[in-house]
Amino acid sequence: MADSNFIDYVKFCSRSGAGGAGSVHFRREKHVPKGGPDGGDGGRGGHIILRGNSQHWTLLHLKYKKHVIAESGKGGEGGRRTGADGKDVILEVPLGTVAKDAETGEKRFEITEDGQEVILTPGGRGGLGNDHFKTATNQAPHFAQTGEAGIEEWIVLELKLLADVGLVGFPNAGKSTLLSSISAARPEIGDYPFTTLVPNLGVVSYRDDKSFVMADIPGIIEGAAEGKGLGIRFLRHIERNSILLFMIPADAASIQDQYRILLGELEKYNPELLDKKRILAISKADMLDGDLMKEMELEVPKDLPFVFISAVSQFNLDKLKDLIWQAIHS
Ligand SMILES: Nc1nc2c(ncn2[C@@H]2O[C@H](COP(=O)(O)OP(=O)(O)OP(=O)(O)O)[C@@H](O)[C@H]2O)c(=O)[nH]1
Ligand SMILES: [Mg+2]
Repeated sequence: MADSNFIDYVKFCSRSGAGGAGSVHFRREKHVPKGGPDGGDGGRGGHIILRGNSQHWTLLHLKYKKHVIAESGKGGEGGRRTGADGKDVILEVPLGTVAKDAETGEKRFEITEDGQEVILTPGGRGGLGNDHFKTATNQAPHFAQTGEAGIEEWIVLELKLLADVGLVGFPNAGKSTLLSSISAARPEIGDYPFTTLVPNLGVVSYRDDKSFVMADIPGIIEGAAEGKGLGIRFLRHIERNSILLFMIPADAASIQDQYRILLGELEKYNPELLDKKRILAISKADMLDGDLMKEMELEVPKDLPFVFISAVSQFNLDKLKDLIWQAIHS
């Protein structure tokens, strides 16, 4: 499968470095038989950090990383020398990556910008050296702090696609065919339901060097919200899309019914999805003649802009792009 490299979920154990121990050390100089304490502080343990990288589109590069471990800080030394910090581990992730606590499922943060860095698992603080524990009499304390322990935790990263327009339709509606005909994406196409098992993204060029990103997701059927078919877990990928392109094939038994079912499943998943702008494309229009098209037009829901298209004969694809562009930018 061309798109089997699409990884939108990874789970790993993230372990930050422990802080280095503070040093217990006493100044030794000629003629100063009993120097004061001069033990330096321990270094900070390495953080595990996520950094947004707009050149990454998947989490594939993290798929086999089961343990991510940062170095511990070095111990402090005499002469008030602070130990070196443990090296941070920086994981580059695509924009739209959500970090969650794997045990509770609780969301920590989301990476949305190129170069954005967020500490996922902070390294332990370094311990203070005995230099900090001097007494007035300069009596040497034989005491320094140990470094703070590192943290070990299980983390889930999930990727939400950042597309301008998300395709919503029953299996076999022609979603992948459309994406492949107007972008360089090459999703698998088949005359059977659920050909698409993972989302695909494509960049669609529009007039004068403009472009927008379209997401093709697996088909949705009635009962998807209850787990039928591939379920609705892929709908999380369109939560961030700015508009939704509904696709219903011209040979659907009832356009109204399919539209209603799709809306219903979206609403059950997340009612806010219904606040997004919608466009309707009646696909496979190459199967219709002019008269049939006129007849069908009466059947089309009236609460959204619609267009007949055919990815196979390239019919009305420019008109569709115009509608999409207008919806994205108004
Ligand atoms: N006649 C005609 N057939 C089309 C057109 N677009 C797609 N098809 C056919 O419809 C079938 C399904 O196409 P896909 O693009 O795989 O449909 P999909 O919506 O991505 O399906 P799932 O991935 O299963 O959800 C294939 O046999 C396509 O060749 C079209 O414009 N005209
Ligand atoms: Mg498909």
